[in-house]
Amino acid sequence: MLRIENLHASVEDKEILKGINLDVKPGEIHAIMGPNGSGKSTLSSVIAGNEDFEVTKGNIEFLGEDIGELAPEDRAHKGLFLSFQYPVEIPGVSVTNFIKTAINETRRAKGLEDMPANEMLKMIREKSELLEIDRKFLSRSLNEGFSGGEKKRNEIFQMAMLEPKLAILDETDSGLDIDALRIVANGVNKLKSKDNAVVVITHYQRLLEYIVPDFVHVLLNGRIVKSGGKELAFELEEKGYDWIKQEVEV
Ligand SMILES: Nc1ncnc2c1ncn2[C@@H]1O[C@H](COP(=O)(O)OP(=O)(O)OP(=O)(O)O)[C@@H](O)[C@H]1O
Repeated sequence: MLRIENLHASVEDKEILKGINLDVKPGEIHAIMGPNGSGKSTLSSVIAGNEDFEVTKGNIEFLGEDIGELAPEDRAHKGLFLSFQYPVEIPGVSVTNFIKTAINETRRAKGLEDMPANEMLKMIREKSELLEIDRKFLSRSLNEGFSGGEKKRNEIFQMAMLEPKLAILDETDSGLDIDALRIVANGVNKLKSKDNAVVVITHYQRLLEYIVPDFVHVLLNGRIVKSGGKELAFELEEKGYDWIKQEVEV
């Protein structure tokens, strides 16, 4: 589904990603962990197509297609979802109206007609019930005055409605409290299927107690230096990153 090969990326002529390889298949959950400044958020920005970063080498394939030259919205239309994609505050535009627009834009990009209003309402009802989202929340202005937990709820609701093939959740510096952790984890677990995949970028081993990854990757200085199963996350929690740094240096 997602294949990243020898990806190098720079910002302001400083190389941050130095040869990333990653292969994500349908039905899998991958976690990416690593110390501060190792390049985790840069990796998610580059996959999303953020133009602040320059890809200098390597490629990103999504659903068999090289997406390296595609604009962020075109990547989204193909079924890629990034958790920080829409963090903007839009006074006067409700959570519901925003999501309706996003869904219909994706449909138009595929040559489909807008989703009929009754179908949209049914979907909103189903997904908000599944995620235990209060209806009042859906009529609030997008992100305006949202607490951290509400922003998370909104993100997960967007993810549920857009039904992406691949969701990349960057939770590195979102200051998740225990409730927000649960919101993210429950959302992911309820929406998971054999046809979609999730990449969670996190510092929190705790999150991975709720979202059980199939693979854990350690990003260090712009490279994935170690991959393993879920037990690797426990090992990192216990021992930190120094032992991996030593292994890499040897
Ligand atoms: N827009 C930018 N301009 C300059 N340097 C940047 C920019 N974005 C990221 N960097 C640098 O790239 C390196 C990697 O940053 P990145 O945010 O990807 O790390 P991270 O692993 O997500 O860190 P954290 O765990 O602290 O969130 C850091 O040294 C950072 O200062």
